[in-house]
Amino acid sequence: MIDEQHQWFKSMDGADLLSTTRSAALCAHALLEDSYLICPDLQQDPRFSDNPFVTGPPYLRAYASCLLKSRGHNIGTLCIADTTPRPFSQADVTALRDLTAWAQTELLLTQLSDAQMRLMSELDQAQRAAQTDALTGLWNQGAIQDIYQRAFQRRSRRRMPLSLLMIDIDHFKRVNDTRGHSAGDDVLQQVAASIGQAIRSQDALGRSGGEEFLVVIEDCSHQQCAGHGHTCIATSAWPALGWL
Ligand SMILES: Nc1nc2c(ncn2[C@@H]2O[C@H](COP(=O)(O)OP(=O)(O)OP(=O)(O)O)[C@@H](O)[C@H]2O)c(=O)[nH]1
Repeated sequence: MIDEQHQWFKSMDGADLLSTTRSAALCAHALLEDSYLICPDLQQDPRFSDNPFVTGPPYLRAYASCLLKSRGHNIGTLCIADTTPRPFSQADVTALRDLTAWAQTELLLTQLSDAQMRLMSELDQAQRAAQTDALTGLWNQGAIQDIYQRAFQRRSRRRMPLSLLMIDIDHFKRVNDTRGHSAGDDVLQQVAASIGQAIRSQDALGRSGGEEFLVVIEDCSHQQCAGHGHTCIATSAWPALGWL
């Protein structure tokens, strides 16, 4: 691969190099070609005869390379080099082109998979946003109903207890009317947080309406569930709402 100043060896066999300057890169010349570059004897070619890899170790003599493109740009080459001069047959060139096409496809697949990962993460975020209540961060009405329906189907199969807590803030409208809408929002957030603290981590809590909450509780006896309900109501944040 080649950038403005360097040539980077991403994969190599028979030599051990990490990078060179671009000015010393044989492949920099290949980038100026349309498709491939063949040089049976580097010493005889004025483009390469004073190249440090030709005049010094490893004293390269023969070179062939094919362009690697990405999104329409020449980004590097797949190349072979030899320390003895040698001709390249049409079969050699075809093999080099095939290998390059293969490498290019692999590059493309990597890019696709990056793009797919990005898309998946965007979808994930969009899906989460579509299932979440923006004010409280709880499951929204559609999501909590979906969770309940799935739990109900599981319960039918496994014959495990399933309970629902429906929690409604009485006279909530008064908060909005007397303290304003944003105070009402604060109350909803406090109540959501209080209920969240009172239930188990495996229970699902959603906002099923303006001032209504739904908790889906699986694998818990109805008596225990009633206990959870009382804890929700008695939980510490509620006294702060005593002025309701
Ligand atoms: N601040 C705020 N208010 C909301 C939101 N969503 C719904 N409301 C308000 O919640 C109030 C609900 O009113 P009601 O259904 O009469 O409920 P209530 O006053 O608690 O009456 P009861 O349930 O019968 O005790 C309405 O005034 C809605 O405008 C919200 O996201 N934020």
